[in-house]
Amino acid sequence: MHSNVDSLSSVTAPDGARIRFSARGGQICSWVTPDGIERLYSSPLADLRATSAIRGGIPVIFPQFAHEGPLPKHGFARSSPWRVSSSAILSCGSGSVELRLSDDPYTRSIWPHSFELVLRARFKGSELTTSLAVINTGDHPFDFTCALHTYLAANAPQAVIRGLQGIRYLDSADQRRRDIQREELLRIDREVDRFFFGVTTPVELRGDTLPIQVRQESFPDVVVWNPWKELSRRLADLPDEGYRHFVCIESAAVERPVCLSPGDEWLASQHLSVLSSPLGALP
Ligand SMILES: O=P(O)(O)OC[C@H]1O[C@@H](O)[C@H](O)[C@@H](O)[C@@H]1O
Repeated sequence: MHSNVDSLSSVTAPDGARIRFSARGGQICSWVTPDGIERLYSSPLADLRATSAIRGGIPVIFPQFAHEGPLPKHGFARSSPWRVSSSAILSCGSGSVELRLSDDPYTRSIWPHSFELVLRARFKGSELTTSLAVINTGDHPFDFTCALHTYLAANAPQAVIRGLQGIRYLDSADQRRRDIQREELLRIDREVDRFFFGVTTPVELRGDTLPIQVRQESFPDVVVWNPWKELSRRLADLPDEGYRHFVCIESAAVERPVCLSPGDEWLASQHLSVLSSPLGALP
């Protein structure tokens, strides 16, 4: 099922954990824990040789999230050619990879700013940390929104998300309705496209396999997305039943654009951990 990512570059840690990544998009496409289980979804219809975005893994969304501004949807970073600046095994036994993207005539034709993005992924055992640094290399300030658009492998119709109760959200699948998450568990039983604002505690994806905890630093928001049946059929790079196999939990900065002064750097990260046992019973 994940054979289309097998041709990508990979790093394997001494404990057997492995990631595969693509320089296009600066994208982690596969994360396998030492037990041999793939933790990220990657669409079997994703075209790894085209110049469009790769459906699956962890696309980098920059400098605009979705249609939250005048630029093309989700910006250009996810379809741009990044360069691999390092790929190594660290002395602590973690695997690591670092990719960079800088402005060029194409990015400046869409968004007239000078910048550098640095994506770093570090993994070992049942943990993967991905960080995104944005550096303003120009001489005037700029604003951006962004996300790590993580496709977590899951049996979506059985999945629930815990940790969002009481948090304000905008429902992008329901006329941008604003509300507060009232239920303890967000169920994935229809199209879900919610932007949760001001998330400061970990979120947990649970289902019929071990839970995955998503913890973030400096990303203020979390977006939960699953296209469900109809939208899946309309997405050419996703099988009709593709929606059944993932839930996106995206660490994001959406509600308030980040403003970065010349020479400044903004750094945020997402930590994924496969938990070895459920944290308490589901109601
Ligand atoms: O099909 P795309 O461009 O990869 O976008 C996928 C989804 O990405 C999510 O982050 C957005 O909230 C959704 O609105 C969007 O549909």
